Amino acid sequence: MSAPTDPQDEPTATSSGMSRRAVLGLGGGLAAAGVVAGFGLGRATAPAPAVASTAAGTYPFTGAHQAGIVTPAQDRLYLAAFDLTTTSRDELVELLRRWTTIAARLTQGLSAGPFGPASGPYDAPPDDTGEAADLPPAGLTITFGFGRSMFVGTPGPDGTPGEDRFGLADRLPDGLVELPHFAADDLDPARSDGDLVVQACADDPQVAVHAIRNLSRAAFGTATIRWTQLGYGRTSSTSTAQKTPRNLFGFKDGTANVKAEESDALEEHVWVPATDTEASSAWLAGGSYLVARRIRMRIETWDRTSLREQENLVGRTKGEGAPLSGGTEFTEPDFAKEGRDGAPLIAVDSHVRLAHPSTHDGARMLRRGYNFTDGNDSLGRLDAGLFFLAFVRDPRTHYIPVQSMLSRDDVLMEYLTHTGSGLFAVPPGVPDGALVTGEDGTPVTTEKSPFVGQQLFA
Ligand SMILES: C=CC1=C(C)c2cc3[nH]c(cc4nc(cc5[nH]c(cc1n2)c(C)c5CCC(=O)O)C(CCC(=O)O)=C4C)c(C)c3C=C
Ligand SMILES: [Fe+2]
Repeated sequence: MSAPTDPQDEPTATSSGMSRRAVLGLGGGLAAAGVVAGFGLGRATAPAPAVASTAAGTYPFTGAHQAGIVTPAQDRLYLAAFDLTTTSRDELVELLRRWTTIAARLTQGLSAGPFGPASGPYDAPPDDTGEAADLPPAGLTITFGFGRSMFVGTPGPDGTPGEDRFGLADRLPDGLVELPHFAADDLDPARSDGDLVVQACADDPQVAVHAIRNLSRAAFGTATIRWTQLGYGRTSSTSTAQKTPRNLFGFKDGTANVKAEESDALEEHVWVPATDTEASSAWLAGGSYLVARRIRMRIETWDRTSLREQENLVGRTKGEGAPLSGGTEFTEPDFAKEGRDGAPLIAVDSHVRLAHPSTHDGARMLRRGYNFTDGNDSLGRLDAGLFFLAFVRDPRTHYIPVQSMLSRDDVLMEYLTHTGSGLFAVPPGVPDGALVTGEDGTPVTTEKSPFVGQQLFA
Protein backbone atom coordinates (compact mmCIF):
# COMPACT_ATOMS: atom_id res chain seq x y z
CA MET A 1 0.00 0.00 0.00
CA SER A 2 1.17 3.36 -0.80
CA ALA A 3 1.87 6.28 1.45
CA PRO A 4 -0.69 9.11 1.41
CA THR A 5 -0.51 10.78 -1.99
CA ASP A 6 -1.69 14.19 -0.89
CA PRO A 7 1.01 15.65 1.36
CA GLN A 8 -1.75 17.46 3.23
CA ASP A 9 -3.22 14.11 4.18
CA GLU A 10 -0.03 12.76 5.75
CA PRO A 11 -0.66 11.04 9.08
CA THR A 12 0.88 12.73 12.07
CA ALA A 13 3.77 10.36 12.41
CA THR A 14 6.37 9.84 15.04
CA SER A 15 9.02 7.32 14.23
CA SER A 16 10.34 4.06 15.55
CA GLY A 17 11.82 3.19 12.17
CA MET A 18 10.44 -0.35 12.42
CA SER A 19 8.46 -1.69 9.49
CA ARG A 20 5.95 -4.50 9.74
CA ARG A 21 8.32 -6.60 7.64
CA ALA A 22 11.22 -6.02 10.08
CA VAL A 23 9.02 -7.02 12.95
CA LEU A 24 7.96 -10.17 11.16
CA GLY A 25 11.55 -11.01 10.40
CA LEU A 26 12.41 -10.76 14.05
CA GLY A 27 9.43 -12.95 14.89
CA GLY A 28 10.83 -15.55 12.54
CA GLY A 29 14.15 -15.37 14.31
CA LEU A 30 12.48 -16.12 17.56
CA ALA A 31 10.74 -19.15 16.12
CA ALA A 32 14.02 -20.39 14.79
CA ALA A 33 15.41 -20.08 18.29
CA GLY A 34 12.65 -22.43 19.44
CA VAL A 35 10.68 -19.86 21.40
CA VAL A 36 7.01 -20.83 21.39
CA ALA A 37 4.79 -18.31 23.04
CA GLY A 38 1.20 -17.11 23.22
CA PHE A 39 0.13 -13.51 23.50
CA GLY A 40 1.69 -13.25 26.93
CA LEU A 41 5.20 -13.82 25.61
CA GLY A 42 6.75 -11.39 23.25
CA ARG A 43 9.41 -11.49 20.59
CA ALA A 44 12.96 -10.56 21.32
CA THR A 45 12.82 -7.40 19.25
CA ALA A 46 13.76 -3.87 20.06
CA PRO A 47 10.82 -2.31 21.91
CA ALA A 48 8.14 -0.91 19.64
CA PRO A 49 6.57 1.93 21.61
CA ALA A 50 2.79 2.27 21.67
CA VAL A 51 3.19 5.32 19.45
CA ALA A 52 5.36 4.21 16.60
CA SER A 53 5.47 4.94 12.94
CA THR A 54 7.02 4.23 9.64
CA ALA A 55 7.43 6.53 6.71
CA ALA A 56 3.85 5.69 5.75
CA GLY A 57 2.62 6.88 9.14
CA THR A 58 0.75 5.51 12.09
CA TYR A 59 -1.76 7.04 14.41
CA PRO A 60 -1.57 6.39 18.15
CA PHE A 61 -4.02 3.71 19.31
CA THR A 62 -4.27 5.06 22.85
CA GLY A 63 -5.62 8.40 24.01
CA ALA A 64 -8.59 10.08 25.66
CA HIS A 65 -10.73 9.28 22.61
CA GLN A 66 -10.53 6.35 20.22
CA ALA A 67 -8.64 6.92 17.00
CA GLY A 68 -10.65 6.91 13.78
CA ILE A 69 -13.01 9.72 14.75
CA VAL A 70 -11.12 13.01 14.48
CA THR A 71 -8.21 11.28 12.74
CA PRO A 72 -7.87 12.80 9.25
CA ALA A 73 -10.23 10.56 7.27
CA GLN A 74 -8.24 7.89 5.48
CA ASP A 75 -9.16 6.86 1.97
CA ARG A 76 -10.46 3.34 2.64
CA LEU A 77 -12.87 1.70 5.03
CA TYR A 78 -13.80 -1.79 6.05
CA LEU A 79 -16.50 -1.85 8.71
CA ALA A 80 -17.89 -4.98 10.33
CA ALA A 81 -20.81 -5.45 12.69
CA PHE A 82 -20.68 -8.55 14.87
CA ASP A 83 -23.24 -10.60 16.78
CA LEU A 84 -22.12 -12.21 20.01
CA THR A 85 -22.61 -15.97 20.05
CA THR A 86 -21.67 -16.31 23.70
CA THR A 87 -23.84 -15.40 26.67
CA SER A 88 -20.88 -15.24 29.03
CA ARG A 89 -19.91 -11.81 30.28
CA ASP A 90 -16.39 -13.09 30.99
CA GLU A 91 -16.01 -14.26 27.40
CA LEU A 92 -17.20 -10.89 26.15
CA VAL A 93 -14.58 -9.15 28.30
CA GLU A 94 -11.92 -11.58 27.07
CA LEU A 95 -12.86 -10.80 23.48
CA LEU A 96 -12.55 -7.07 24.09
CA ARG A 97 -9.15 -7.67 25.73
CA ARG A 98 -7.93 -9.67 22.74
CA TRP A 99 -9.32 -7.14 20.29
CA THR A 100 -7.68 -4.26 22.13
CA THR A 101 -4.25 -5.89 22.00
CA ILE A 102 -4.60 -6.86 18.35
CA ALA A 103 -5.81 -3.37 17.40
CA ALA A 104 -2.98 -1.75 19.36
CA ARG A 105 -0.52 -3.97 17.50
CA LEU A 106 -1.93 -3.68 13.98
CA THR A 107 -2.31 0.10 14.10
CA GLN A 108 1.37 0.37 14.98
CA GLY A 109 2.37 -1.82 12.04
CA LEU A 110 2.93 -4.99 14.04
CA SER A 111 1.52 -8.40 13.22
CA ALA A 112 -1.71 -9.45 14.99
CA GLY A 113 0.16 -11.85 17.26
CA PRO A 114 3.72 -11.96 18.45
CA PHE A 115 4.91 -14.55 15.92
CA GLY A 116 3.40 -13.16 12.77
CA PRO A 117 2.22 -15.09 9.72
CA ALA A 118 5.33 -17.13 8.98
CA SER A 119 6.69 -18.31 12.30
CA GLY A 120 5.54 -19.77 15.59
CA PRO A 121 4.48 -23.34 16.26
CA TYR A 122 4.61 -25.23 12.96
CA ASP A 123 1.58 -27.37 13.77
CA ALA A 124 -0.67 -24.45 14.69
CA PRO A 125 -2.22 -21.79 12.47
CA PRO A 126 -0.09 -18.64 12.33
CA ASP A 127 -1.20 -15.86 14.69
CA ASP A 128 -1.49 -13.41 11.78
CA THR A 129 -3.10 -14.19 8.42
CA GLY A 130 -0.24 -12.60 6.48
CA GLU A 131 -1.74 -10.57 3.64
CA ALA A 132 -0.44 -7.31 5.09
CA ALA A 133 3.00 -8.71 5.90
CA ASP A 134 4.92 -6.50 3.50
CA LEU A 135 2.68 -3.49 3.77
CA PRO A 136 3.22 -0.42 5.93
CA PRO A 137 0.57 0.52 8.53
CA ALA A 138 -1.04 2.91 6.00
CA GLY A 139 -2.53 5.13 8.69
CA LEU A 140 -4.69 2.28 10.02
CA THR A 141 -7.14 3.14 12.78
CA ILE A 142 -9.50 0.68 14.46
CA THR A 143 -12.55 2.00 16.30
CA PHE A 144 -14.88 -0.15 18.41
CA GLY A 145 -18.53 0.39 19.29
CA PHE A 146 -21.40 -1.35 21.09
CA GLY A 147 -24.90 -1.84 19.71
CA ARG A 148 -28.12 -1.60 21.70
CA SER A 149 -28.67 -5.36 21.38
CA MET A 150 -25.51 -6.01 23.41
CA PHE A 151 -27.24 -4.34 26.37
CA VAL A 152 -30.85 -5.40 26.03
CA GLY A 153 -30.94 -8.10 23.36
CA THR A 154 -33.20 -7.98 20.34
CA PRO A 155 -36.97 -7.64 20.88
CA GLY A 156 -39.09 -10.41 19.35
CA PRO A 157 -41.34 -9.68 16.35
CA ASP A 158 -44.33 -9.64 18.75
CA GLY A 159 -42.67 -6.94 20.85
CA THR A 160 -41.42 -9.26 23.59
CA PRO A 161 -38.36 -7.68 25.21
CA GLY A 162 -34.89 -8.92 24.34
CA GLU A 163 -32.64 -10.73 26.75
CA ASP A 164 -30.05 -9.04 28.97
CA ARG A 165 -27.38 -11.65 28.22
CA PHE A 166 -24.46 -9.87 29.88
CA GLY A 167 -26.02 -8.07 32.84
CA LEU A 168 -25.58 -4.74 31.05
CA ALA A 169 -29.21 -3.56 30.74
CA ASP A 170 -28.83 -0.96 33.47
CA ARG A 171 -25.81 0.46 31.65
CA LEU A 172 -27.68 1.10 28.40
CA PRO A 173 -26.72 4.67 27.54
CA ASP A 174 -29.67 6.99 27.05
CA GLY A 175 -28.75 7.89 23.51
CA LEU A 176 -28.51 4.27 22.32
CA VAL A 177 -32.12 4.25 21.23
CA GLU A 178 -33.81 2.21 18.53
CA LEU A 179 -33.72 4.50 15.52
CA PRO A 180 -37.23 5.30 14.30
CA HIS A 181 -38.40 4.36 10.82
CA PHE A 182 -37.60 7.27 8.51
CA ALA A 183 -39.62 8.01 5.37
CA ALA A 184 -38.24 6.09 2.35
CA ASP A 185 -36.21 3.71 4.51
CA ASP A 186 -35.90 0.31 2.86
CA LEU A 187 -33.62 -1.29 5.43
CA ASP A 188 -32.27 -4.78 4.99
CA PRO A 189 -31.98 -6.44 8.43
CA ALA A 190 -28.98 -8.36 7.08
CA ARG A 191 -27.20 -5.01 6.61
CA SER A 192 -28.34 -3.47 9.88
CA ASP A 193 -27.64 -3.40 13.63
CA GLY A 194 -25.31 -5.76 15.51
CA ASP A 195 -23.98 -6.24 19.05
CA LEU A 196 -20.55 -4.82 18.23
CA VAL A 197 -19.03 -2.75 15.47
CA VAL A 198 -15.44 -2.39 14.30
CA GLN A 199 -14.49 0.42 11.94
CA ALA A 200 -11.11 -0.07 10.25
CA CYS A 201 -9.85 2.86 8.18
CA ALA A 202 -6.57 2.97 6.27
CA ASP A 203 -5.06 4.32 3.10
CA ASP A 204 -4.74 0.78 1.75
CA PRO A 205 -7.84 -1.47 1.48
CA GLN A 206 -5.76 -4.59 2.11
CA VAL A 207 -4.58 -3.20 5.45
CA ALA A 208 -8.16 -2.39 6.50
CA VAL A 209 -9.45 -5.81 5.41
CA HIS A 210 -6.53 -7.55 7.10
CA ALA A 211 -7.46 -5.82 10.36
CA ILE A 212 -11.09 -6.94 10.26
CA ARG A 213 -10.14 -10.44 9.18
CA ASN A 214 -7.73 -10.89 12.08
CA LEU A 215 -10.16 -9.41 14.60
CA SER A 216 -12.90 -11.67 13.27
CA ARG A 217 -10.57 -14.63 13.57
CA ALA A 218 -9.84 -13.71 17.18
CA ALA A 219 -13.59 -13.66 17.83
CA PHE A 220 -14.10 -17.26 16.71
CA GLY A 221 -16.44 -18.98 19.19
CA THR A 222 -17.48 -15.67 20.77
CA ALA A 223 -18.82 -13.47 17.99
CA THR A 224 -19.57 -13.77 14.27
CA ILE A 225 -19.76 -11.19 11.56
CA ARG A 226 -23.33 -10.00 10.93
CA TRP A 227 -22.60 -7.62 8.05
CA THR A 228 -19.71 -5.69 6.57
CA GLN A 229 -19.24 -2.69 4.33
CA LEU A 230 -16.27 -1.87 2.18
CA GLY A 231 -15.81 1.81 1.38
CA TYR A 232 -13.50 3.71 -0.94
CA GLY A 233 -12.97 7.39 -1.51
CA ARG A 234 -13.67 9.21 1.73
CA THR A 235 -16.64 11.57 1.44
CA SER A 236 -15.61 13.90 4.22
CA SER A 237 -12.72 15.92 5.49
CA THR A 238 -12.15 15.73 9.22
CA SER A 239 -9.21 18.12 9.26
CA THR A 240 -8.79 21.59 7.81
CA ALA A 241 -5.54 20.28 6.28
CA GLN A 242 -7.44 17.87 4.02
CA LYS A 243 -8.79 18.65 0.58
CA THR A 244 -12.57 18.24 0.36
CA PRO A 245 -13.32 14.99 -1.51
CA ARG A 246 -16.31 14.26 -3.75
CA ASN A 247 -19.21 11.83 -3.43
CA LEU A 248 -20.66 9.75 -6.28
CA PHE A 249 -22.96 12.62 -7.28
CA GLY A 250 -19.73 14.44 -8.12
CA PHE A 251 -20.20 17.12 -5.44
CA LYS A 252 -17.68 18.16 -2.83
CA ASP A 253 -18.72 16.52 0.45
CA GLY A 254 -17.46 17.47 3.88
CA THR A 255 -16.99 21.21 3.38
CA ALA A 256 -18.98 22.23 6.45
CA ASN A 257 -18.03 19.16 8.50
CA VAL A 258 -16.89 19.40 12.12
CA LYS A 259 -13.08 19.32 11.89
CA ALA A 260 -10.46 18.03 14.32
CA GLU A 261 -9.13 21.55 14.82
CA GLU A 262 -12.49 22.79 16.14
CA SER A 263 -11.99 21.70 19.74
CA ASP A 264 -14.99 23.60 21.11
CA ALA A 265 -17.27 22.13 18.44
CA LEU A 266 -15.98 18.62 19.22
CA GLU A 267 -16.88 19.07 22.89
CA GLU A 268 -20.27 20.46 21.99
CA HIS A 269 -21.28 18.10 19.19
CA VAL A 270 -19.15 14.94 19.17
CA TRP A 271 -17.88 13.80 22.59
CA VAL A 272 -20.25 12.52 25.25
CA PRO A 273 -19.61 14.87 28.17
CA ALA A 274 -18.86 13.70 31.70
CA THR A 275 -21.04 16.44 33.14
CA ASP A 276 -24.54 15.83 31.83
CA THR A 277 -24.72 12.05 31.51
CA GLU A 278 -27.09 9.87 33.49
CA ALA A 279 -25.59 7.20 35.73
CA SER A 280 -26.37 4.60 33.06
CA SER A 281 -24.21 6.43 30.52
CA ALA A 282 -21.39 7.73 32.75
CA TRP A 283 -19.10 5.02 31.38
CA LEU A 284 -19.43 6.61 27.93
CA ALA A 285 -17.94 9.99 28.91
CA GLY A 286 -15.28 10.89 26.37
CA GLY A 287 -16.84 8.53 23.86
CA SER A 288 -19.34 9.24 21.13
CA TYR A 289 -22.16 7.64 19.14
CA LEU A 290 -21.64 6.28 15.64
CA VAL A 291 -24.51 6.40 13.16
CA ALA A 292 -24.02 4.19 10.10
CA ARG A 293 -26.42 4.37 7.13
CA ARG A 294 -25.95 2.57 3.84
CA ILE A 295 -27.51 4.97 1.35
CA ARG A 296 -28.01 3.72 -2.18
CA MET A 297 -27.83 6.52 -4.73
CA ARG A 298 -29.77 6.38 -8.03
CA ILE A 299 -26.77 7.47 -9.97
CA GLU A 300 -28.14 6.54 -13.41
CA THR A 301 -31.11 8.90 -12.85
CA TRP A 302 -28.80 11.54 -11.38
CA ASP A 303 -26.59 11.36 -14.45
CA ARG A 304 -29.58 12.33 -16.60
CA THR A 305 -30.35 15.37 -14.43
CA SER A 306 -29.30 18.83 -15.61
CA LEU A 307 -26.47 20.64 -13.90
CA ARG A 308 -28.88 23.44 -12.87
CA GLU A 309 -31.17 20.90 -11.20
CA GLN A 310 -28.28 19.05 -9.52
CA GLU A 311 -26.97 22.30 -8.01
CA ASN A 312 -30.43 23.36 -6.86
CA LEU A 313 -31.03 20.02 -5.17
CA VAL A 314 -27.79 20.26 -3.23
CA GLY A 315 -27.72 24.04 -2.70
CA ARG A 316 -24.08 24.36 -3.74
CA THR A 317 -22.18 24.65 -7.02
CA LYS A 318 -20.81 21.42 -8.45
CA GLY A 319 -17.40 22.75 -9.41
CA GLU A 320 -16.25 24.80 -6.45
CA GLY A 321 -18.73 23.62 -3.83
CA ALA A 322 -19.70 27.21 -3.04
CA PRO A 323 -23.16 27.97 -1.64
CA LEU A 324 -25.61 29.13 -4.32
CA SER A 325 -25.94 32.38 -2.35
CA GLY A 326 -22.41 33.22 -3.53
CA GLY A 327 -18.79 33.23 -2.41
CA THR A 328 -16.33 30.37 -2.39
CA GLU A 329 -16.33 26.87 -0.91
CA PHE A 330 -16.00 27.92 2.73
CA THR A 331 -18.31 30.95 2.57
CA GLU A 332 -21.26 30.50 4.94
CA PRO A 333 -24.53 30.00 3.04
CA ASP A 334 -26.87 33.00 3.13
CA PHE A 335 -30.30 31.42 3.21
CA ALA A 336 -32.08 34.80 3.17
CA LYS A 337 -30.51 35.95 -0.09
CA GLU A 338 -32.97 36.07 -2.98
CA GLY A 339 -32.53 36.02 -6.72
CA ARG A 340 -34.07 38.42 -9.23
CA ASP A 341 -37.28 36.39 -9.17
CA GLY A 342 -37.61 36.93 -5.42
CA ALA A 343 -37.03 33.24 -4.66
CA PRO A 344 -34.23 32.23 -2.24
CA LEU A 345 -31.01 31.42 -4.09
CA ILE A 346 -30.64 28.33 -1.91
CA ALA A 347 -33.95 26.49 -2.33
CA VAL A 348 -36.02 25.89 0.79
CA ASP A 349 -36.02 22.14 0.11
CA SER A 350 -32.32 21.87 -0.83
CA HIS A 351 -30.07 19.42 1.02
CA VAL A 352 -27.69 21.94 2.58
CA ARG A 353 -30.46 24.18 3.87
CA LEU A 354 -32.33 21.28 5.50
CA ALA A 355 -29.14 19.76 6.95
CA HIS A 356 -27.71 23.08 8.12
CA PRO A 357 -27.26 23.58 11.89
CA SER A 358 -29.44 26.72 11.75
CA THR A 359 -32.38 24.43 10.89
CA HIS A 360 -31.62 22.15 13.88
CA ASP A 361 -30.98 24.33 16.95
CA GLY A 362 -27.28 24.52 16.04
CA ALA A 363 -26.72 20.74 16.04
CA ARG A 364 -23.71 19.58 14.00
CA MET A 365 -22.20 16.16 13.35
CA LEU A 366 -18.76 14.82 12.46
CA ARG A 367 -19.34 13.05 9.16
CA ARG A 368 -16.85 10.35 8.15
CA GLY A 369 -18.53 8.47 5.31
CA TYR A 370 -17.25 6.60 2.25
CA ASN A 371 -18.39 5.84 -1.28
CA PHE A 372 -19.35 2.26 -1.97
CA THR A 373 -20.01 0.18 -5.09
CA ASP A 374 -21.32 -3.33 -4.47
CA GLY A 375 -21.95 -4.68 -7.96
CA ASN A 376 -25.19 -4.09 -9.85
CA ASP A 377 -28.84 -5.13 -9.91
CA SER A 378 -30.62 -7.19 -12.57
CA LEU A 379 -31.40 -4.03 -14.57
CA GLY A 380 -27.73 -3.18 -14.84
CA ARG A 381 -27.92 -0.33 -12.34
CA LEU A 382 -24.99 0.05 -10.00
CA ASP A 383 -25.63 -0.80 -6.37
CA ALA A 384 -23.60 2.21 -5.35
CA GLY A 385 -23.89 5.08 -2.94
CA LEU A 386 -22.68 6.67 0.21
CA PHE A 387 -21.97 4.74 3.36
CA PHE A 388 -22.84 7.57 5.71
CA LEU A 389 -20.97 7.52 9.00
CA ALA A 390 -21.36 10.25 11.59
CA PHE A 391 -20.09 10.63 15.14
CA VAL A 392 -22.38 12.61 17.43
CA ARG A 393 -22.70 13.46 21.09
CA ASP A 394 -26.32 12.35 21.24
CA PRO A 395 -28.27 10.88 18.31
CA ARG A 396 -31.55 12.09 19.82
CA THR A 397 -30.55 15.71 19.30
CA HIS A 398 -27.81 15.51 16.66
CA TYR A 399 -29.00 12.90 14.19
CA ILE A 400 -32.64 11.81 14.46
CA PRO A 401 -34.19 15.28 13.96
CA VAL A 402 -31.91 15.95 10.98
CA GLN A 403 -32.63 12.61 9.32
CA SER A 404 -36.37 12.96 10.02
CA MET A 405 -36.44 16.28 8.21
CA LEU A 406 -34.21 15.17 5.34
CA SER A 407 -36.17 11.98 4.73
CA ARG A 408 -39.42 13.97 4.58
CA ASP A 409 -38.51 17.20 2.82
CA ASP A 410 -35.07 16.99 1.18
CA VAL A 411 -35.42 16.97 -2.62
CA LEU A 412 -32.23 14.90 -2.83
CA MET A 413 -34.22 12.00 -1.30
CA GLU A 414 -35.77 11.38 -4.72
CA TYR A 415 -32.37 9.93 -5.64
CA LEU A 416 -31.68 8.07 -2.38
CA THR A 417 -32.77 4.93 -0.52
CA HIS A 418 -31.43 3.98 2.89
CA THR A 419 -30.75 0.24 2.75
CA GLY A 420 -28.78 -0.42 5.95
CA SER A 421 -28.55 1.14 9.39
CA GLY A 422 -26.73 0.90 12.68
CA LEU A 423 -26.31 2.96 15.82
CA PHE A 424 -23.46 2.23 18.21
CA ALA A 425 -22.07 3.68 21.44
CA VAL A 426 -18.35 4.30 20.96
CA PRO A 427 -16.47 4.12 24.26
CA PRO A 428 -13.59 6.47 25.08
CA GLY A 429 -10.02 5.50 24.27
CA VAL A 430 -7.62 3.30 26.21
CA PRO A 431 -5.55 5.79 28.23
CA ASP A 432 -2.01 6.53 27.12
CA GLY A 433 0.50 4.34 28.90
CA ALA A 434 -2.12 1.80 30.03
CA LEU A 435 -1.30 -1.04 27.62
CA VAL A 436 0.53 -4.03 29.06
CA THR A 437 3.62 -4.84 27.02
CA GLY A 438 5.72 -7.98 26.81
CA GLU A 439 9.47 -8.36 26.97
CA ASP A 440 9.84 -6.87 23.54
CA GLY A 441 7.80 -3.82 24.45
CA THR A 442 4.86 -4.66 22.20
CA PRO A 443 1.27 -4.94 23.49
CA VAL A 444 0.25 -8.29 24.95
CA THR A 445 -2.99 -9.64 26.42
CA THR A 446 -2.90 -10.56 30.09
CA GLU A 447 -5.58 -10.88 32.73
CA LYS A 448 -4.79 -7.31 33.70
CA SER A 449 -4.44 -5.70 30.31
CA PRO A 450 -6.85 -2.83 29.71
CA PHE A 451 -9.48 -2.99 27.00
CA VAL A 452 -11.69 -0.70 25.01
CA GLY A 453 -14.94 -0.16 26.89
CA GLN A 454 -13.53 -1.30 30.25
CA GLN A 455 -15.49 1.46 32.02
CA LEU A 456 -18.70 -0.31 31.04
CA PHE A 457 -17.81 -3.40 33.04
CA ALA A 458 -16.43 -1.62 36.13
C1 LIG B 1 -28.67 12.90 8.47
C2 LIG B 1 -27.63 13.49 8.00
C3 LIG B 1 -27.19 13.48 6.59
C4 LIG B 1 -27.34 12.52 5.61
C5 LIG B 1 -28.02 11.18 5.72
C6 LIG B 1 -26.72 13.02 4.43
C7 LIG B 1 -26.65 12.36 3.20
C8 LIG B 1 -26.04 12.86 2.06
N1 LIG B 1 -25.42 14.07 1.87
C9 LIG B 1 -24.98 14.21 0.60
C10 LIG B 1 -24.29 15.30 0.04
C11 LIG B 1 -23.93 16.48 0.71
N2 LIG B 1 -24.18 16.77 2.02
C12 LIG B 1 -23.69 18.01 2.31
C13 LIG B 1 -23.76 18.66 3.53
C14 LIG B 1 -24.31 18.13 4.69
N3 LIG B 1 -24.98 16.95 4.84
C15 LIG B 1 -25.35 16.76 6.15
C16 LIG B 1 -26.06 15.71 6.70
C17 LIG B 1 -26.45 14.56 6.01
N4 LIG B 1 -26.19 14.24 4.72
C18 LIG B 1 -24.89 17.89 6.87
C19 LIG B 1 -25.06 18.10 8.35
C20 LIG B 1 -24.26 18.74 5.96
C21 LIG B 1 -23.61 20.08 6.29
C22 LIG B 1 -24.61 21.17 6.24
C23 LIG B 1 -23.96 22.50 6.57
O1 LIG B 1 -23.57 22.69 7.73
O2 LIG B 1 -23.86 23.33 5.68
C24 LIG B 1 -23.09 18.55 1.12
C25 LIG B 1 -22.45 19.93 0.98
C26 LIG B 1 -21.00 19.97 1.36
C27 LIG B 1 -20.71 19.75 2.83
O3 LIG B 1 -20.83 20.66 3.63
O4 LIG B 1 -20.39 18.65 3.17
C28 LIG B 1 -23.24 17.60 0.11
C29 LIG B 1 -22.77 17.69 -1.30
C30 LIG B 1 -25.35 13.02 -0.07
C31 LIG B 1 -25.06 12.74 -1.53
C32 LIG B 1 -26.00 12.19 0.83
C33 LIG B 1 -26.55 10.84 0.65
C34 LIG B 1 -26.19 9.97 -0.23
FE1 LIG C 1 -25.31 15.57 3.33
